[in-house]
Amino acid sequence: MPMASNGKPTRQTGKNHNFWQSLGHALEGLHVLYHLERNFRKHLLVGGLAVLVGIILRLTVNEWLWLTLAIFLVLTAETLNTIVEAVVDLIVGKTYADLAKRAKDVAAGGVLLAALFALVVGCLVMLPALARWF
Ligand SMILES: Nc1ncnc2c1ncn2[C@@H]1O[C@H](COP(=O)(O)OP(=O)(O)OP(=O)(O)O)[C@@H](O)[C@H]1O
Repeated sequence: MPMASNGKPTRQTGKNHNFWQSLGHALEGLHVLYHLERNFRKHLLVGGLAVLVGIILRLTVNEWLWLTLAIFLVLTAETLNTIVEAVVDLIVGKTYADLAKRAKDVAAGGVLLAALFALVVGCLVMLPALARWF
């Protein structure tokens, strides 16, 4: 359960009062994403590996821009997918619903599109960078 700064549990449903409270809830969201979403962790790992390879291959600023765009696009798509899953589950629970299936499948399709974009960017950036080594 989320805790207030005084250590007591909070069940806030109203607006945040200041920037730090908003930031705290945003970080809580990232914490949830990391700990509950296996796919988010996988994409974070692949993104981290791509950054490591990018450092080794000494990518140019332009190449870094494309690579970081691709990485953040996948992580953002995964975030939206998680939101859709949570909202759908909140509405229908374990009940089967065609619209619930459509919403979840479309959200997953969005992640797939972002991952394909990342794959294309990865190839277009890494292959020439690798070729520069030889
Ligand atoms: N309430 C429901 N009604 C109909 N179909 C559903 C429902 N819940 C899930 N599904 C189907 O099961 C699939 C998996 O749903 P689930 O919520 O378990 O996602 P997930 O396994 O967490 O997905 P991801 O791999 O993106 O993390 C959905 O893509 C959808 O096709």
